[in-house]
Amino acid sequence: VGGPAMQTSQKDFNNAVSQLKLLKEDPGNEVKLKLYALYKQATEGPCNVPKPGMLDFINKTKWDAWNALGSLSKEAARQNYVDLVSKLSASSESPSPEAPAADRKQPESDSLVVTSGDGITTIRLNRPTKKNALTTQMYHDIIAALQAASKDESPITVLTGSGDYFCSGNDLTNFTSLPAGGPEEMARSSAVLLRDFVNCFIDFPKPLVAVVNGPAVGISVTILGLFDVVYATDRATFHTPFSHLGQSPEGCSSYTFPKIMGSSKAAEMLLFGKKLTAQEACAQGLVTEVFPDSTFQKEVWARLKAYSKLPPNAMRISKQIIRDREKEKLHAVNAEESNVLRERWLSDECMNAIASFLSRKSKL
Ligand SMILES: CCCCC/C=C/CC(=O)SCCNC(=O)CCNC(=O)[C@H](O)C(C)(C)COP(=O)(O)OP(=O)(O)OC[C@H]1O[C@@H](n2cnc3c(N)ncnc32)[C@H](O)[C@@H]1OP(=O)(O)O
Repeated sequence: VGGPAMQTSQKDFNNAVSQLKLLKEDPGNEVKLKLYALYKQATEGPCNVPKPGMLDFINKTKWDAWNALGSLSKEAARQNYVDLVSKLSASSESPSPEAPAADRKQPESDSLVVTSGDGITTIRLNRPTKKNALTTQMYHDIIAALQAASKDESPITVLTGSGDYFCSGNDLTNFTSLPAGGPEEMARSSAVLLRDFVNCFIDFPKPLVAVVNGPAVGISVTILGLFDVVYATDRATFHTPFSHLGQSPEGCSSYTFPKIMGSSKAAEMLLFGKKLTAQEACAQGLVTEVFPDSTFQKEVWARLKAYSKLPPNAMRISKQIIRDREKEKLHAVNAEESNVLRERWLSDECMNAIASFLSRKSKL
């Protein structure tokens, strides 16, 4: 009888453990000690290991905190742990008064161009000489653009690219300028940015359409599973070379891809990096419709203009009904994928792959 409830609680606990690693701010030693004690109590039960010696300061403090929980049950410790992490996450999510994210309405560089007209807000990746590879600034700008678009007048929002590529994925030079905290800090802050970026797609409240104007690589492919409609030119290809790069899936693709195309087709893409043509991606359900390149822009925009005249509230509400029951799951998947990638980015496999690309020894 208690089975399912206990299972849920264990799952919440596991999610909280993952979520904790992605906190934007250090919660401070006192809270960390509390979390440590609750974690030990939740996983091992009451403290019954010998007390560390007087001079072993750190371990003695940790032991004291754990021991202070006395005979608190594992379930109660798990619950307290989950509550504390969720409180910490909520306060670290709230925008800082100096720089509220929602106020960053205009992109800070020319690499992203946002326009509105004919009932459509278009977010255009605009770094064609680098195949629209996503810089750290572009992730921030896309987050801000999606937040602004979610509240603007346009019934439909589109993501597309300038030039011959849709997007070549994460700019691999993002990982080369190390912050003062070294590789660990770089991996931590990248995981937080990745999670925030993908969350914006999960939560986007209006019809979101990808106009895939050319080849797509990496994260620009995985997020397509979070779009409502994906139109592609027949020149487009879809490539997720995560294993080649020593990395692992993101953008919720570990969940959305098997759901969209079945687990073995998803595995071929996500584990082996099989590149799909536009027709293949359409046959597998990742792409809604493929258009000849010569008429792509004309046909797609004409169709979107017509759709944008439909009643906007009906479209929003229909999207809500279709998507809302999945949201919680998607957020949990996103947190887990970001966490796993944080570790991957510090691996030799990943560092070697990036070094190899940068020294131009490899190209996908
Ligand atoms: C907050 C962090 C979140 C991180 C989320 C993680 C995401 C994972 C991914 O997205 S994995 C995918 C990463 N992308 C790649 O590995 C692609 C690398 N690029 C290539 O293999 C090729 O450039 C190509 C196949 C996309 C295009 O080849 P082509 O021969 O047509 O063109 P060039 O190679 O000459 O490219 C033109 C210039 O653009 C630069 N460039 C292209 N893609 C990237 C990239 N992803 N990162 C950095 N730079 C890129 C390329 O170096 C050329 O620059 P140059 O003219 O100065 O030499």
